[in-house]
Amino acid sequence: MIEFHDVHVDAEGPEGSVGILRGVSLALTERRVALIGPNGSGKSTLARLVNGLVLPTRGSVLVNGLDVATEGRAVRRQVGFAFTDPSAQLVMPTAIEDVALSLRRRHRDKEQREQAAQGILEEYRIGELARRSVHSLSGGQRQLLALAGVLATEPAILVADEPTTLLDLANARRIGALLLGLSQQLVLATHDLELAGRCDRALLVDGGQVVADGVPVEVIAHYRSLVEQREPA
Ligand SMILES: Nc1ncnc2c1ncn2[C@@H]1O[C@H](COP(=O)(O)OP(=O)(O)OP(=O)(O)O)[C@@H](O)[C@H]1O
Repeated sequence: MIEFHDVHVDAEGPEGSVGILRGVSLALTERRVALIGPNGSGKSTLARLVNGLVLPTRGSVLVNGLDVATEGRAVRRQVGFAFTDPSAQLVMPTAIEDVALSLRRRHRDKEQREQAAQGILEEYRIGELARRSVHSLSGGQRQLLALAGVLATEPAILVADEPTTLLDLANARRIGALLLGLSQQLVLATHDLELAGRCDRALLVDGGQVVADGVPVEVIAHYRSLVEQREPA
């Protein structure tokens, strides 16, 4: 379970401190939770709080009872994070080495580790890319590889920040289906309302607050009406 207790995140702006998140309280137990809302509303910040990439200025975030501020390492062992741009997390020269790196805790032996990494690449249907340089991969292939690397660590929770934004339609569908089919809990910040619509719960973030929360179809309708009010067609 992910709990937010009256979470505030402030940042220093040119005119002093500004509230990026302003009093968010949540208990997330659903398997697939979507975060939607306008640019700059606070979705990424909310997502990043779940594994301690951002810490609350006030309030607390607990992941399965662990406080992200004081037990960050233990939290990060449970929470995998997938970035919009997979280049941020691909650090090894070849695809197989990258996944093998994620397996270093589980397999001490190099050969075993590479064998397991190959198995994982096959599972994601990118086995043939094993020896390719990560720089030579397409955006979709890189995104799949980055996800394979994160999921190889078997996190209890996956947080994904706009993981389909850079992808073409076929790859966006493929990654979307993969994410929605995961057995672990998924927190997904996305502008893809079709994907959000297939989650179990959606949160609409606006101006640093959660302004709607519930069944995705209703929360998406709320988002549309909010945009309509601000920018009538
Ligand atoms: N470290 C920081 N310092 C100052 N301002 C920040 C910092 N991080 C985020 N912000 C600001 O906080 C607000 C929320 O940012 P955030 O990235 O969480 O929004 P978002 O909803 O994910 O946006 P998008 O849909 O554009 O990705 C934005 O106005 C952003 O500029």
